[in-house]
Order: sequence, then structure tokens, then C-alpha cells
Amino acid sequence: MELSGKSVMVTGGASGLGAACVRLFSQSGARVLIADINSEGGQKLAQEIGAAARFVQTNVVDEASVQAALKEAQEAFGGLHVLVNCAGIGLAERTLGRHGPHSLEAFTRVIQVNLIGTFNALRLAAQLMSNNEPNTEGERGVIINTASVAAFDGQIGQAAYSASKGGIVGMTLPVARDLARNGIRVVTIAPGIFDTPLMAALPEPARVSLLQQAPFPPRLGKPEEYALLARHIVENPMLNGEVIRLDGAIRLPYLIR
Ligand SMILES: CCCCCCCCCCCCC[C@H](O)CC(=O)SCCNC(=O)CCNC(=O)[C@H](O)C(C)(C)COP(=O)(O)OP(=O)(O)OC[C@H]1O[C@@H](n2cnc3c(N)ncnc32)[C@H](O)[C@@H]1OP(=O)(O)O
Ligand SMILES: NC(=O)c1ccc[n+]([C@@H]2O[C@H](COP(=O)([O-])OP(=O)(O)OC[C@H]3O[C@@H](n4cnc5c(N)ncnc54)[C@H](O)[C@@H]3O)[C@@H](O)[C@H]2O)c1
Repeated sequence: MELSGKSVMVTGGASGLGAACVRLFSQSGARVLIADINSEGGQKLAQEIGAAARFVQTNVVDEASVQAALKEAQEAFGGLHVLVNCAGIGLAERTLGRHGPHSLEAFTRVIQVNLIGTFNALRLAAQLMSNNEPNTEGERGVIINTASVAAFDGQIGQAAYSASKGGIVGMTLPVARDLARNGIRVVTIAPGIFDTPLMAALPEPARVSLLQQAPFPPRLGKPEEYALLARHIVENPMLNGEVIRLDGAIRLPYLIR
């Protein structure tokens, strides 16, 4: 679908990859709702963008919170055409470390935010999108999820994170099949290593090690490069039910040092 004039919600839109989507999509003529748990960052970005953006503090794990954000999209923008799921958290913990077994609470939290939060947002957004008038393709909406190369090449310490991202990969096709009759497409991007605050949480030696594994381009991805793919997914009606690696041909190595 054409982005101009459409309404978009970006979860995790206050930072990193999501913020790049907020910027690019608003520059492309869309009105964007920033749905993020980080109020300070979200409000700051909304002020930077101006009239084309609004911020609603949102916790993707919480049904009422996501519904409130969607209500804002309905009231402020008249509905919703695109959802970009970028909200997510990281974790680095061995299954069996020096201090004993992996924390179950930490594992659960990562699954809740990254996997369940993604599904919570898309299922509720799909309901709002289903009210849209279909375009000439019969299309009513587009949902973009964010997995990771860690869904396929998970490293030491990534059991929880990779499981959460593998779940997003696994549900992409069945959700696309579910929503086909509603004219809603579903595509997942699996980024490699991108220059964001989340990646900055990885110890420097690990980041250096990863960069040495990046075939081409031998650098961290730019968040705007993620946003460019997200925009193309919206604009290309033949993209559906697929997971697209955006990674410069990196394959995560076994060891990070
Ligand atoms: C709660 C907030 C968490 C914030 C951290 C978030 C980090 C993740 C951010 C990534 C964001 C981008 C993700 C994106 O999708 C793209 C990618 O996935 S890129 C790939 C990212 N890679 C990772 O995230 C890897 C994460 N793993 C690690 O960082 C490490 O493997 C680890 C889990 C920290 C464990 O590393 P260790 O070196 O083992 O560190 P330890 O503290 O466990 O150990 C130190 C020392 O002891 C030795 N040791 C460990 N366990 C044992 C053992 N069972 N027996 C004997 N010795 C052990 C270990 O070898 C170390 O020895 P040293 O070499 O230091 O002498
Ligand atoms: N940076 C990378 O290299 C990389 C690679 C692969 C996948 N990813 C994924 O991309 C997505 C965006 O990551 P990023 O690198 O931009 O990180 P980031 O930390 O810059 O942005 C993540 C955003 O999600 C928000 N968030 C966290 N928990 C939330 C919740 N419960 N509800 C609502 N918002 C919440 C944070 O406040 C933050 O603004 C994540 O899902 C991450 O797993 C990142």
C-alpha cells in the first residue's frame, strides 16, 4: 500500500530501529503513533517529528495498554493501516552459568516482551485494521514484526532471546494465513547487528568480535536501513508470510571473544 496519508503504529518506536521507522514513515507522509514504554524518549521524538507523530506510553505485554494506544490511533488518525513491532529487550545468560541455572524469571520476561508482546500488539491491531475499506488489491493493513538473526544462529547466552525471536519467525506464516481473508499482510524482518542502544548493551569485545564476522558491509547496520526495508514491505503487496534477514551476510559465531 501507499504510505502517504496512512496511519502507522510503531511499538518500541522511541528508540533504535523503531525510531528510524517513525522518522522515515512520517517523512513519507504517514501519521505515526509512537507506542513505547519509555515516556521520555517517546515524547521527545514526537516533539521532534511534530504534527505527524503522537506518543502514547504503551506496554506491549499489557492488553489494556495496547488497546489504549489503538484507541488513540482511531481517535487521532481515524484508524490504523500499518503496525511495526519493534518493542523488545535483550538478555545474555548461559543455560548453566557459574552461579547455577538460567533464571526462569529472566527467561519468562524476555518471552513475554519479545514474543507475547509482539503477538498481543498484532492481534489487537489486526482487529482495528479489519475495519478499513480495502484498497484495489483488497488490502486493509500490513503488520511488520522484528525477529533477529539470533532466531537462527543463537550464541552462547541467547537461549531466552533466540527462543523469543524464533517464536516470532515461527508464527509469521500462520498469522499471515489467518489474516489473509482480512486483507492484512504479515512480514517479519530478522536484523543482524545494528547500531542501536540495545546493541550497545553488548560488551565492547563481543561487538568487536561480531563486527569481524560481518562479510559485507563490514559494519553495524544503520537503523534507517531497517526502516527502508520496512517501508518497502508496506509498499510491495507481494511480500507476505515471509521472514527477511537483513544482516550483511553475517552468521553469528559460536564464541563471542
Ligand atoms: C538484563 C540486561 C541484559 C543486557 C545484556 C543484553 C546483551 C544482548 C544485546 C544484544 C542485542 C542485539 C541482539 C540482536 O538480535 C542481534 C544479535 O543477536 S547479535 C549477537 C549478540 N550476542 C549475544 O547476545 C551473546 C550473549 N552472550 C554473552 O554475552 C556471554 O556468552 C555470556 C552469557 C555473558 C556468558 O559469557 P562468559 O564469558 O561465559 O561470561 P561469564 O560471566 O558467564 O563467565 C566469565 C568467565 O567464566 C567462564 N565461565 C563461564 N561459565 C563457566 C562454566 N560453566 N565453567 C567454567 N568456566 C565458565 C567464562 O568462560 C569466562 O571465562 P574468561 O574467558 O573470562 O576467563
Ligand atoms: N539492534 C540490533 O542489532 C537488533 C538486531 C536484531 C533484532 N533487534 C530487535 O529489534 C527491535 C528493536 O531493537 P533496538 O535495537 O532498536 O533496541 P532499542 O532498545 O533501541 O529499542 C527497543 C525499544 O523497545 C521499547 N520497549 C521495551 N520493552 C517494551 C515494552 N514492554 N513495551 C513497549 N516498548 C518496550 C524500549 O523502551 C525501546 O524504546 C527489538 O525487538 C530487538 O530485539 C535488534
